[in-house]
Amino acid sequence: MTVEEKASSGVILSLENLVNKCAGDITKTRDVCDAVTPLARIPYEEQLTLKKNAISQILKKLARNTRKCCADDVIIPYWLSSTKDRGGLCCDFEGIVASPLVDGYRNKCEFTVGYSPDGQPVVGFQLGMFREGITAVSEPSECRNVSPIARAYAAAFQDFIRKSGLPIWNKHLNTGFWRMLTVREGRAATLKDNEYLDSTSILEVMLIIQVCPAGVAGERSTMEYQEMVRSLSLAASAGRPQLPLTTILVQEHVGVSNAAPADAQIIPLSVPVSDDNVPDSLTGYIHDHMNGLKFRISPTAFFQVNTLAAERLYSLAGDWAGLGPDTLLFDVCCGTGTIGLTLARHVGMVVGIEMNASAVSDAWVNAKINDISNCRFVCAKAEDVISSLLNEYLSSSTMNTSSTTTQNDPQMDDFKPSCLQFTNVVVIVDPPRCGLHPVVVRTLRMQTQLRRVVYVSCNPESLLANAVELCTPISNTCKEKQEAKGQNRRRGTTNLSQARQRVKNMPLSEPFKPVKAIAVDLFPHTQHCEMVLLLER
Ligand SMILES: C[S@@+](CC[C@H](N)C(=O)[O-])C[C@H]1O[C@@H](n2cnc3c(N)ncnc32)[C@H](O)[C@@H]1O
Repeated sequence: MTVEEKASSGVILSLENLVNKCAGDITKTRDVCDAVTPLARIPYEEQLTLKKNAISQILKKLARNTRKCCADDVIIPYWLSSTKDRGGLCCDFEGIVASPLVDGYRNKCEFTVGYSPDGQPVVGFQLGMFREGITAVSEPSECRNVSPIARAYAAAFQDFIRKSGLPIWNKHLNTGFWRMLTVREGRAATLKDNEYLDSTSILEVMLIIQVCPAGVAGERSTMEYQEMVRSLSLAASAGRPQLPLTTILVQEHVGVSNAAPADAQIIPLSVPVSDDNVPDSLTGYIHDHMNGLKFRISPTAFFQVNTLAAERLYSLAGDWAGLGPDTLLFDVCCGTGTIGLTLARHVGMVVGIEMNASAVSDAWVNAKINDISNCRFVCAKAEDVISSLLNEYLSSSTMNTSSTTTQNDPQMDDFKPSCLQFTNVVVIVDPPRCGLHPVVVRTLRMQTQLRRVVYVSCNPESLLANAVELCTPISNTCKEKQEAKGQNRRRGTTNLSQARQRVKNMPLSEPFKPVKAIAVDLFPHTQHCEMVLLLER
């Protein structure tokens, strides 16, 4: 049986499994290409087929698991009793959208500073997981998802750290100074489609250098930073064509893991401004363009790494959301406001919810620089505010600009929506890999005025778990038994077995039904892909 046959027959159920299997079949050796882009040796069309088959498996699993969660006396909804007509799928599956750029598509690369297998200081990617005992790092030269600009900066930074008097980070001893380099790229606004395919369309580059300042005197590190800026600027101007360089930031982080906390100190360094550079070096932002809008992005704010494929993803989500002037659109986990802002002109109002404070500030700025005035962004965990926000807007059929939350939000001063009646409320969710918090799932399900949810996911497994909770019909008698036993609501991470447990305690409520799904490949050569699922009731 080929890997494709196994995937479509259901032997391999997850993307991760699928890829591990593929990588194992293709090569027994593990180099940087296998570690970072494990599908790169497979032709792109075949990669798409593999991902498409894996997403089909998710849609079958959604039908099977929802069916298993149904109590004996529940009326099985038509979408669930008719899965045989769709080959076991829970809904129509529209296949996979290819990435417009297949190579060098990443606008953000995070390089680790470490030692190569032969002990040389190197800037690149770790060859495996630390928990597997692998700490060796290899240059990114063979990784097809890395852009030429990111590759050039990784090489320039490697040259610099090899000459620096300060040591590189040692993952075993947890000592050293230089830890990571992140390269973020921002595109110019495009006039023609084919301009995208040229790396000269990158106008801005932000470099974030993570260091561990423990035990290094401030004057010493300042001197090193000056030398580093000089070195990186020289590399930028020596590039053919010259490499853009707009912002250099240092992130100070003393923790063991490379993931710095949100409040880790970020120091902007002064970058020599050339004629081509946007003079934004000391403010520490970068700008990208998507669907005709300009986005300011803070160093720690999320932004989809494949800008061109993300444009397709957001357009699809918008098309499926059934938007109109009477729509109130909730953009849950909105980041810098990308989804809501790109759809704002099609709806009456957008409410974005996001927990990263820098991303929320970006979202407000992004509304302003794009002349969009019908958006509001709330900085909070979605699970803490979703219920009150939905109630705020759904309890009054007419928009009321003097509501409590609005008054408490200083950013709302400039925002004066007219008193529109929103007859159509739509939620688009785009959560992180762990999926939606159970409280968010339950709130969406219980808010019966909400008829449509568009679920955008970078992790089909967590989408599956959330969708089982949203779609399982609840039985009356079963409910009575559980209420007698008392509530047993679990919180925490989203996985399928926990989701199936939670379904048992879901209060009586109309379930959603899966209507259609599509995959969008934002991550060629890797095992990952985005998917969109439309849920209605
Ligand atoms: C996959 S990103 C999507 C961002 C945005 N929709 C976009 O496409 O650029 C997920 C976002 O959810 C945010 N996030 C994570 N957990 C959250 C939570 N519990 N409540 C609200 N936002 C959260 C992250 O900070 C991140 O910006």
